[in-house]
Amino acid sequence: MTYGTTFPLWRAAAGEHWQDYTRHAFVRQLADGSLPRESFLHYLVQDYVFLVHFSRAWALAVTKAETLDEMRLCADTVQALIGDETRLHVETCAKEGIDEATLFAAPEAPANLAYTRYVLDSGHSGDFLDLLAALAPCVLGYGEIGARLASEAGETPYRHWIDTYASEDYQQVCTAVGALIDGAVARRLGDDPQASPRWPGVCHRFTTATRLEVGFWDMGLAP
Ligand SMILES: Cc1ncc(C[n+]2csc(CCO)c2C)c(N)n1
Repeated sequence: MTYGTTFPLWRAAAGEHWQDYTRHAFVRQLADGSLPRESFLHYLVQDYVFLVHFSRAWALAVTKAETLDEMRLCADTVQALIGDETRLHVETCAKEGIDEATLFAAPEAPANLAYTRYVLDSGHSGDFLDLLAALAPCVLGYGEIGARLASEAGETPYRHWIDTYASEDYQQVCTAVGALIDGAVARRLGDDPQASPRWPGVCHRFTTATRLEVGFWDMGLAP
């Protein structure tokens, strides 16, 4: 999966952290079905809270955008996040007797706090591109993981999770976000973005968010 031209460059800049994230033990156990239910539910409750703050970050991106097309895609993402995206979480947790009010009020794990507030700070202290660099590992990493697991995974109770991110719909979201990033880079860093003095900074944000994804999986494995 390349999702445009910028993402492969950022992914390469993240080095081994990208493998640590996308080939984490949590991901392997989702694929082979050995992930303890308790870990999955712990992850899912935290991920619900994560998505609430991610919606806030995409809403911040609407205010940081410089074109109507940028605004539209970010506004659509906010809508998708607070509309459909949390359904997997709400429905799975409801079957386990956890209602949505409990999800919303769940105390945040430190790894969750660190990640979401880092992303929000990237938008507050930086510009639209800084914010996108911090948002990208989450959106595109799950696209890459979903697409890979769809073909690799064996018999697993987590098939629904895999199918969600492997789906045509979600892969299209990743393609659209990849194009948004490419357009934002061209607009702000010019024709030779890797020569821009800002390039190392945006790569650093992408890498930091990738490391925080690793921390999020670690948190899931230690309920
Ligand atoms: C820890 C964590 N990282 C990434 C995702 C995936 N994700 C987050 S927001 C979004 C929609 C578009 O922004 C998607 C697919 C997740 N759920 N939890």
